[in-house]
Amino acid sequence: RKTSPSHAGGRSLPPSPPGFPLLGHLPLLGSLPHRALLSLAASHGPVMLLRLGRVPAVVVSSADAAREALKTRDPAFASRFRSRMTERLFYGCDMAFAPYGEHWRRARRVCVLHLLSQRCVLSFRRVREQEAAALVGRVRAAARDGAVNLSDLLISYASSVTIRAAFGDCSSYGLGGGGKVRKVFDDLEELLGSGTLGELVPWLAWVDTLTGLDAKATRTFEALDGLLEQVIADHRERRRGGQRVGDDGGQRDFVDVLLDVNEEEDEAGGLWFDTVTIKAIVMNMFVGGIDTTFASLEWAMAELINHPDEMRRLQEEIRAAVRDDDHIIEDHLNKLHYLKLVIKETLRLHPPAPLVPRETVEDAELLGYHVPARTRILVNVWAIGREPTTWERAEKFLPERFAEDADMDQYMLGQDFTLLPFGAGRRGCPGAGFAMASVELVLANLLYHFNWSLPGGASMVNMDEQGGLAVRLKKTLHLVAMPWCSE
Ligand code: HEM
Repeated sequence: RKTSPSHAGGRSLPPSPPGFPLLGHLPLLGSLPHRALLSLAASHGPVMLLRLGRVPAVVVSSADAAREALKTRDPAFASRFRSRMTERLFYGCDMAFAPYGEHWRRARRVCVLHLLSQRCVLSFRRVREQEAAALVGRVRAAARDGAVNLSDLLISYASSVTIRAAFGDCSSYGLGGGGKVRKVFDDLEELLGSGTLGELVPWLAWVDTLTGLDAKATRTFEALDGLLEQVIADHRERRRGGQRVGDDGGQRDFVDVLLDVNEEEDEAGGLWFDTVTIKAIVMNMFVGGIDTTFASLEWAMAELINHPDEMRRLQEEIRAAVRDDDHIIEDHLNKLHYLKLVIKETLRLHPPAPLVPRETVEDAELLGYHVPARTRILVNVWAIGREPTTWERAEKFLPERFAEDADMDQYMLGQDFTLLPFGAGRRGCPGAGFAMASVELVLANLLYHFNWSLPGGASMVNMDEQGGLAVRLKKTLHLVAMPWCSE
């Protein structure tokens, strides 16, 4: 099928595949849009224009186009579209889905400086070490009864680290055991991953009511809002009593830091960082941090099972570095170079957020095409990580390919446009350091303490994907864990 030429005021819009009446290109996307969009890009080029119902969207599918959008013309591509769902779930005043402007700038500054800076990430080191040790204990216990449901244990680890970083001691909120709260988080991820059809195709809005999406959104919002209100009220109560978390050398959590910032800003005049904004930002941390971290861990373990030589090499590296210690702590991680290669290769092949969402702030140009203001942008980082012109044997899991990289962490900072799991530019992920600290520590622990295999003599994990806010393995990862001891 041929690309249709299109023009806007004499300037060329990007090429566009033929679509359907009213629905536009929506029916072409399927349940894994990053894959469908790669196929479309193969015929229509690295910058193409789609219509999602009534909404125009430009898809960016090459490193060159991504560099131009996220670096050269970053300010013009730095907004996001707030869907009705994000508006509803995040009080219309969060940071991650905020349009480019003053509110986003202030909230981002607080996140980058006070919540997710290198120093802050380091301050949560004990939380990560305790949760990693607890995970090892849970695997050991579960392994006595046969194959371990590793997916469940990993999601529980990722949630616990993020919730403890956000709330501090959360034993009184019943968050430890998963159960009800886990269900609320699952619903939240599902709601954000699904999007509302009515927004793209207004005459189909009734479908959202019929499928129960609207009711689920209300239920989920009320449950999370109630929890956040309670946590903030308890923090305020403690502060009124003259007791601040951290006064005794203990951990200062996100809510405390945000309340501090709130008070500081107040004294300088002008209340802009109110309770609702605090709730919205904490929600962003949960949504941005939990499933992405979990998905990275799950993909890494699945790839290692499918690549036993790489698994063995990594275990040898870890066991040689740790030697006589019982537990791996963060000091050990600096010695684990191959671990970093494995994680980087995992994120190249399986970026948890395969389509980075942006919106143009103003009229812009991209590879010579005109992109009008307020056009949705989807950067297909999954496709960019597999570009055959950049990556030799692009489909293969080869951690070695990064062995000679001079600056291993460039991709975490969004400075390598061939590898963009964390996006790039002014909207790039501020949580990359937080996430990688959690991922490295847990992988090192799991591979140090256990030898892993598939149950029933199977040799390969099925790598089918499950779409959603973060793309994860479709099938739950059940593995046999054989405890390893150094003697
Ligand atoms: C492996 C784990 C993670 C991956 C792959 C990931 C990926 C991403 C990506 C692709 C973006 C969009 C970047 C862009 O527009 O250029 C993003 C934004 C964001 N991420 Fe992450 N992320 C991860 C972990 C985290 C963690 C742990 C947190 C916080 C605790 C976090 C918080 C955020 C926030 C707040 C934004 C919005 C930034 C803005 O709009 O200014 N992320 N992330």
